Amino acid sequence: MNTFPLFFQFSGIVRDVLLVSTVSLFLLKASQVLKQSCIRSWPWRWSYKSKTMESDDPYNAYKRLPGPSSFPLRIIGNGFTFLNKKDLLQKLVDLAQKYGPYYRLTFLNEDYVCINSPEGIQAILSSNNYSHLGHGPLEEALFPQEIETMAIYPGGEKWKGRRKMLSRSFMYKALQFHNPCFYKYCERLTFQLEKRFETTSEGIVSDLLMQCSFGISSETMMGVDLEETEKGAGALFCQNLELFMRKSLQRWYRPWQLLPWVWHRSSDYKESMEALNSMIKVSSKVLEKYKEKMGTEEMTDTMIEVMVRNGMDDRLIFNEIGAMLAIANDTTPLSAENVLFMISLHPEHQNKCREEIDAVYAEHSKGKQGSLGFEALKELKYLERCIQETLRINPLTILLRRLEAPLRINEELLLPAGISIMIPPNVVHHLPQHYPNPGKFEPDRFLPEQVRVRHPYAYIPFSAGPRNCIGMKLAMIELKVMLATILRNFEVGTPDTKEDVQIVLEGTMKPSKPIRFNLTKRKVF
Ligand code: HEM
Repeated sequence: MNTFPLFFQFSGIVRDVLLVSTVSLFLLKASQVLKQSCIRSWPWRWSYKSKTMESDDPYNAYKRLPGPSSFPLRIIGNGFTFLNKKDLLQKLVDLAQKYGPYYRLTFLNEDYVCINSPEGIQAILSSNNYSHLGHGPLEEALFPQEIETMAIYPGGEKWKGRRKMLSRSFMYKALQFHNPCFYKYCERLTFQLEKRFETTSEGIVSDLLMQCSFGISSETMMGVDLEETEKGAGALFCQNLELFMRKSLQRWYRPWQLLPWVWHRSSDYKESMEALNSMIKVSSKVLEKYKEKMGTEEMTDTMIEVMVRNGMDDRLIFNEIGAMLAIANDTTPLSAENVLFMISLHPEHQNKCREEIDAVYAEHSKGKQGSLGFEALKELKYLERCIQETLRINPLTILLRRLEAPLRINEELLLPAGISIMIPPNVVHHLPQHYPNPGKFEPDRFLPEQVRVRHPYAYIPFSAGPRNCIGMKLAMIELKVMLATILRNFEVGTPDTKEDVQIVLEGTMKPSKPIRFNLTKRKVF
């Protein structure tokens, strides 16, 4: 049979995708061959000063920065280094070992400087200059274009105004108002975990952590329990959000989907739009209810309330809430799972946490199941150190910035406008000069006397400076309440080893498959 005419029956999009894939595969192979022949093993090189400067060009030091050789086409550049999501983190560590605190990369037509020293990180993250606050083309392209939100504004007055407005909702006082809701969702979590581990001793918990965290975040932001608006609405919203984000972020590994005309014709786009519309429907109902209630109830600085009060229109309100929920959903439950894994691998730390939790409950809730106030939560110091140490070993994001104005890193190094900056926190979090024996889980690294002598920018799980994580307080409170509830009710173990759990970068750095746990119910004192 002659298959040639059949080829022309393919729709345009299938043909385009085939073409792009074939060319990509060919370029991938060619770059691997080139890379193998070009990159030699370099020793640690933490100084570029030794090279003599040839002219008084202010960007001389920048131009002399080392870096891996790249594919001649700038659109590809070093892109293939990052295409395999499975060993990406290790690659970043290896590159830092070879090229030192500052090195250069190119991909998607953009020049990057990767910064791995706390001093360099401080120079960029602490800058108040609006021209240093944007995230750059990669992050902007990956974030769904349908959603306009503060999190992707490139800095400037618009970002500052929105950030100032929304910060109110994340202050201690505003969060405190929602204290009962934290425990309501944690009670549901305990019940679900009891049910799941009633007949089996081994299972996953990531889905239940996500539901719990989603409940807390959505109620603290929208002021309503979605489950009470319509049965199943909360779980459906959470599912749709997860699908929408997964489809958007997968484009990192399918760069052709970053081309709008390819993306808008794909079935992934269609599915993500269906999920988005379903979420908009639910949040419109919530907004309607909220507007009815306004003026009749006490002001609580809930996010939705702050935005309505400031006259934002419904579309923008949905965008901000959707983006916040997406970020919260992709970070807090993941961190809770990571902490559980760490203290399962290190039962001595789990026991210390549990002793502390039992003591704090005994003092503040008279030994009953009840809830702890925010002040009592502050006494969970050992648990807090375990969370901090977990976030050191497993930070969740890579930080990106684009320079719209030059940035001075130190006396020698001036970075020009028009380049991007990449900061992989996992590298700085493992520098032995700041964290001796960096692979070891040692919560006492976060004792106040140890923190005091460390460079403040050697620990950046929530980023730092004017554009740090707005939800940091909420996340830490949520993590403490969720973990205290679990450890109070269950002994936690895991059949997985550190080697079994492969971390991949998919928006955030997450295990390639959910971690397995063994939960045994314990008698609550
Ligand atoms: C353990 C949990 C969390 C971690 C590790 C985390 C980490 C981060 C990091 C590293 C950034 C900075 C990104 C950058 O500079 O490019 C960030 C920004 C942000 N985070 Fe979080 N986050 C967490 C939880 C949350 C929660 C619960 C919320 C909201 C409820 C939230 C909302 C945001 C927003 C809106 C931004 C952007 C801020 C801006 O552009 O001004 N995060 N987060």
